[in-house]
Order: sequence, then C-alpha cells, then structure tokens
Amino acid sequence: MAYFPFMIQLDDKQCLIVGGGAVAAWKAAQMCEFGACVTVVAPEICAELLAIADTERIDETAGIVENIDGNCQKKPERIRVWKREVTEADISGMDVVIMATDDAELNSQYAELCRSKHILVNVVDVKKDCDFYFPAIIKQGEVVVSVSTGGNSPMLASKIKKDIRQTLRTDYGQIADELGAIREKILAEEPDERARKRRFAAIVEAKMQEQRIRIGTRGSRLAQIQTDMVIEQLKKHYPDVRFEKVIVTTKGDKQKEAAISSFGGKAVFVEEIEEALLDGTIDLAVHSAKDMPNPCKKGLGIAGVLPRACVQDVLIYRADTDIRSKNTFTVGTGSLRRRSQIKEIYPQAECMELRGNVTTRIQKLRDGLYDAIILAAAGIERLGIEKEPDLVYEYLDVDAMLPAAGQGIIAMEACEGTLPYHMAETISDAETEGCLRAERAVVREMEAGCHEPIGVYATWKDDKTMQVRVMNARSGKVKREVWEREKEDANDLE
Ligand SMILES: C[C@@]1(CC(=O)O)c2cc3[nH]c(cc4nc(cc5[nH]c(cc(n2)[C@H]1CCC(=O)O)[C@@](C)(CC(=O)O)[C@@H]5CCC(=O)O)C(CC(=O)O)=C4CCC(=O)O)c(CCC(=O)O)c3CC(=O)O
Ligand SMILES: NC(=O)C1=CN([C@@H]2O[C@H](COP(=O)(O)OP(=O)(O)OC[C@H]3O[C@@H](n4cnc5c(N)ncnc54)[C@H](O)[C@@H]3O)[C@@H](O)[C@H]2O)C=CC1
Repeated sequence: MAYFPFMIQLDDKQCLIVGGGAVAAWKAAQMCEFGACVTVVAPEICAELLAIADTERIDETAGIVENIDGNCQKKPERIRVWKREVTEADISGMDVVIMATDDAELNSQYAELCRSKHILVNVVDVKKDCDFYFPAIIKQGEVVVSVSTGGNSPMLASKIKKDIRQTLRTDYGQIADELGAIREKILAEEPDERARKRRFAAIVEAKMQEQRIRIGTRGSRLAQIQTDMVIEQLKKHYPDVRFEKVIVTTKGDKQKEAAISSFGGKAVFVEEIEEALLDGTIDLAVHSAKDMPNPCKKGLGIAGVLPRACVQDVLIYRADTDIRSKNTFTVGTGSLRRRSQIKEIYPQAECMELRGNVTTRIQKLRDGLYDAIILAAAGIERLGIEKEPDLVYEYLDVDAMLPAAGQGIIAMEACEGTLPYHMAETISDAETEGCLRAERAVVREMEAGCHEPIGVYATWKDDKTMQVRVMNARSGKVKREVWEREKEDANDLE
C-alpha cells in the first residue's frame, strides 16, 4: 500500500536521531531545514554532522554539546549532539525517532520500544520497521514537493525529484508567501465564495506573469550575504521586479579538502554559475570579484560592481597564543600570494594549506589546527565576525600584503546585452568599476593564471590616472612595482 504524504509541522517537534554517520547527517540536515529540534546521539560523529552543527564544538570530557546554530538564513536551527551510546532514557519526550546506526539489532530493539510508546519511528535500513519514510524533497520556502516510491527504489525517488526540479520554476516559494498575505485580505473582505475563487484565480495568474530576475550565487553564508546586498540595491532601482536567489553548488564547494590548485584553480567556484547564466537557468550572478576567471566566459561580462569594501588581508590568531614569542608559527592559507608576502612580514611563519568557507576556517583556527590564519577583511566584516573576543585581528598594511585583483569587490555578471546586464550597469559604482577594470587588465597583461603569487591593487590618483601596485613572486622572490595607467587605457570589464 502506498504511503500517505501528511505534511507535518516539525518546528515544534522533538526529533531524536540515533547514529552519527552519513545517513544520520543527511536526515539531520533535512529535519533542520524544516525547523525541527534535533538531538543526535552516537559515539562516533562524522564530519558532515559536525558541519551541520557548524558553530559547535565537541566537548569530549562532558560528552555533551549544545548548539544554537546561528548559521541559518531564516530562523535559528537547533541541533544538539550527544557523543555517546544511546540509552532508553533518550527517547522519552521525543515525538519522532530515527534509528540510523549500523547495529541492526539495536535499531529494531529501539523501533519496538518506540512503537510501544506511540513514538513515530524510522529505521533507515529496515523498511518494515518504519512508521514513515523520508521522501525525496524539493523545497522552495513553504512550497514543498515530495516523492516516495513506497521504499521500492529510493534512487528512483531521487531521480523523479531531479526531473521535476528541472522543469519547476524557482520562485514558487516567494509567490506562495505573497499570495498568502493577499489571501488573508481577500478572505476577510469578500463574503461570496465564488467571487473569492475568481479573485484568487486572477491573482495567481497575475503573480505568475510578473517579471522576475533569478540571481545565482554559491550557497555559503558569505555568498548569500553578498547577494542580498546586491538585491537590496537592485530593489531600490527596480521596486516592481522580483529578484530571486538561486543557490548553485559549485565543484569548489563540493571538494572541501583538496587544495584548490589541485583541481582546477579558483574557476571551480564560478564555472557552474557561468554555465547557468549561459544556459538560461539564472539571469544574473553575484561573485566575489577576486574569484572570477579573467576574462569571463565568452558572451558573459561583469555588468557592474558594488562599492569596494576594505581591501586588506587580516592575520587572525587566538588571543591566548603569542605568535611573536614563537620560533616558528603556522599560518593556514591556500593562497600563494599570501604565502610569499607573509614570509616577508613574519619570517618565522610556516604556511600550511587551508580550505573551507570563512566560518570553517575560523573553527579550524579555534580548534588549534593552525597558530594563525589569513582572511580577507571584507569577508569577515560582511559576516560580522571581525570582533570575536577570543581572537586577535591584525590588519596587514596593503603595501606589505598586497591584495588580490578585485579583493573587496562584489561583482555582478550577466549575458552581455540582456536586461539584467543593464540593470546591474545602472547600479554599478563607477569608481570601483574603474579599479576593477585596471586590476583585471593588468592581470591579463601579466598573463597570470588563477593560482599564482600575484597581487594587484589599483587606486585613483586623480580622475584620469590610476596607480596600480603590483606584487609578483613568480620567481620565488617578492618583487614590487607601481604602474600608472590612464583611465582611457582600460578595456571594458571582461
Ligand atoms: C525506506 C527508506 C527509509 C528512510 O530512509 O526513510 C529508505 C531506505 C533505504 N535506502 C537505501 C539506499 C539508498 N537511499 C538513497 C537515497 C534516499 N533514500 C531516501 C529514502 C528512503 N530510503 C526511504 C524510502 C523512500 C521511498 O519511498 O522510496 C531518500 C528518498 C530521502 C532521504 O533519505 O531523505 C533519499 C534520496 C534523497 C534525494 O535525492 O533527495 C540512495 C541513493 C543515493 O544515495 O544516491 C540509496 C542507494 C541506492 C538504492 O539502494 O536505491 C537502502 C539500502 C541500504 C543498503 O543497501 O544497505 C535502504 C534500506 C532498504 O531499502 O531496506
Ligand atoms: N535510508 C537510507 O537512505 C540509507 C540507509 N543506509 C543504512 O543506514 C545505516 C547507517 O549508515 P551510515 O550512516 O553510513 O553508518 P555508519 O556506519 O557510518 O555509522 C554508524 C553510526 O552508528 C553509531 N552507533 C553505533 N552503535 C551505536 C549505539 N549503541 N548508540 C548510538 N549510536 C551508535 C556509530 O557511532 C556511527 O555514528 C547503515 O545500516 C546503512 O546500511 C545506507 C544508505 C542509505
């Protein structure tokens, strides 16, 4: 018999997940997304689960971790991880239990116990012990599509979901929100049911016809904040247009551990987004300008930029480590540009590979994997983590630590000549655009690839001339120059 898809409110439910492997992590992520209060119990907690409870630290001695995750876009997600074996007491007070351990006997024993207490239970690897199955889900705000095959083929469920997603508009969540508010009004105003129905039909149709611009971005918190900044500016100029955020997962986001240079340079963060622009699944893309390939893919261009933020790099270390008293100290950074320059500022620095988004990097520093790390000031300031009390922030002088071309600049990319391109042009900051043009032109002239020890920083000397500082450490030695360029020299933003 097919399973009935009840849509259940989870955000007031207590959910226990027993097991800490990849399956548990996936189930936890799914339930957190729907606001559930999740408790995980397992002696071994895998990295994916730790990443979900991003801001959280395992306290080995007490065996308990609490996390109020501030890393969520809407409301705070709550997840609590207990690093130990499950006990029967854990299920008391639970509304839903998921058994995801590799111990079949334990799974079915707890399933039985839950059933005797009328707690809904799912055993991830025994269909007959499940009161409910997890469906494959597409979620857009409060619009949810779910697919089940009655447990016959989870992989088919996943495939059907992907097929549906391909043809689905991405703004139904937003439309539903807007219609929800209008519906309340009409229900209160219009006593006649048939008239109400007609009005609803007309409004749904009108909403579906409205102009919308889909803005593609990476899923990291910083990428989303930057996209929100762009949307805020666009809305000021185009109040009647609907701007939607579309998250694009890039190869760089998926391969979290390997050194960036080992799998294709920084283009890995942008490739899929550029493809989405070209195949029309998004209309505009928001990037950190310094991550962008130079030049852009054919047919695409940087249509505009937001005003530049702080361009400096920051050396960050724990307040309890006195890096200067050490003979050597380790610095986490993947960038050859930073490596060559920090060695000049601090000869005792020893650089080590460091990957991950900003929050992960800071966590690695706090966990003691490095004595210090280097991050861009613009990123930590946009995330609002530039004043953590347990950390010291040493802003490095730009002449000693020359930034990467485009550092501190948020760029909007689109297909040339399209409406979204012109919209981005309209809100672009001319001064910043001039700097980015000059910096990108210089990088092209130097024929610099994406993973090279090169820094480029342009400033306006007067309204015609630009001064471009260049740091080049290709030879193994840091060489610095200052170039002067006329504004007219600069090509269009490529
Ligand atoms: C019964 C159910 C119970 C439950 O977990 O609730 C269950 C059970 C099992 N899954 C197994 C394996 C796989 N599961 C997936 C993927 C998903 N599994 C999901 C749900 C469900 N899985 C429930 C039924 C759903 C339905 O009604 O069809 C999805 C839809 C939702 C989610 O997990 O959130 C999610 C897709 C999410 C998405 O894409 O969005 C893949 C594919 C992959 O990993 O790419 C594989 C490998 C390929 C394969 O086997 O098909 C095994 C064998 C384990 C082994 O071999 O040891 C069992 C145990 C058994 O069948 O007995
Ligand atoms: N439903 C689904 O979609 C799928 C289900 N599976 C099945 O799910 C099960 C779990 O898979 P993985 O996450 O890869 O498992 P895993 O083998 O990586 O992890 C098992 C986890 O169970 C924990 N555990 C063991 N004994 C425990 C106890 N007494 N109390 C609390 N926790 C305990 C371990 O600490 C570990 O975290 C496997 O049996 C697998 O066959 C596998 C693929 C998909």
